[in-house]
Amino acid sequence: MTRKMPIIITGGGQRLGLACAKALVAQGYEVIITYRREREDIAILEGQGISCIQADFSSISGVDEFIARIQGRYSALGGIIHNASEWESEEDCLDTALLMEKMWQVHVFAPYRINLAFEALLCAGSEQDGQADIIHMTDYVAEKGSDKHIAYAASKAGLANLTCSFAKRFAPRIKVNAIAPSLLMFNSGDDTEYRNKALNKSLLRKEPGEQEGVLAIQYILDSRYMTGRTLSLDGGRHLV
Ligand SMILES: NC(=O)C1=CN([C@@H]2O[C@H](COP(=O)(O)OP(=O)(O)OC[C@H]3O[C@@H](n4cnc5c(N)ncnc54)[C@H](OP(=O)(O)O)[C@@H]3O)[C@@H](O)[C@H]2O)C=CC1
Ligand SMILES: Nc1nc2c(c(=O)[nH]1)N=C([C@H](O)[C@@H](O)CO)CN2
Repeated sequence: MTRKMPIIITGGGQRLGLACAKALVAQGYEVIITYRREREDIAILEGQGISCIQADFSSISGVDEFIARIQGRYSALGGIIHNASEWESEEDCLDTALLMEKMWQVHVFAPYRINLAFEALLCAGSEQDGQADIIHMTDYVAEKGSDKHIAYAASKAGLANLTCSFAKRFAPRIKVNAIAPSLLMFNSGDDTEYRNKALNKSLLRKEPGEQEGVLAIQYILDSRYMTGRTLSLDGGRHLV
């Protein structure tokens, strides 16, 4: 059953968020994306029927401005996918206090503040569609830690914990789940040595690409009975 209520994807200007937006629009969903940096593709996406909202979640006011814009424009939502993220390490960091604050702000405070603010909109959407969804994009390292992305991993662990709390708070009208990839797609700056090292961390030794994440999101949206859970997309890394 195609859901009629709009789905928000944060950080939808590129990579997984953009692939997910295009896949859902192709299936007839109404899709809203947030983007932070201006880009030429935004006009093209608007022409494809994707509503694009500029939002920077790096400050409390930025999050609250986004919330007010959605609340002023929509009376119901079918879901929100918290995909916006910065992957920064301690290696090239001059101020670890700022790094931890930045990671916590985008991966924990923004989803927390937005979920609380959108409860009524999501419940209204659930009335129309029979259910509503919150999906948190976490990370394999939320459970295992990371020696090079300590603040990032800790913040993703915070986001993973929000999955449990909001699943309990919003049931039964809103499902709340997470997706924890280990590797979906490399970045253009990743050299061969880094890529080979990363590929060898999993049993399947492949870079699955963003469609692996799109599949997981589709499963959760179609599920009628999953909440408070995490889909792990890690190629068997946990067994290496
Ligand atoms: N790629 C991978 O292999 C893996 C990804 N993940 C997780 O999956 C999700 C998707 O990954 P990927 O597609 O690589 O993500 P990206 O690194 O491409 O980031 C997605 C978007 O987040 C936006 N963003 C970053 N900071 C902010 C902010 N302060 N306010 C608003 N928007 C912000 C960026 O917007 P803009 O470009 O407009 O500035 C960017 O387009 C992420 O949550 C990631 O942590 C987890 C494990 C592996
Ligand atoms: N916001 C992002 N988070 C993560 C990214 C990314 O590109 N953006 N990439 C990874 C890596 O794939 C890592 O898992 C292995 O190289 C992790 N998180």
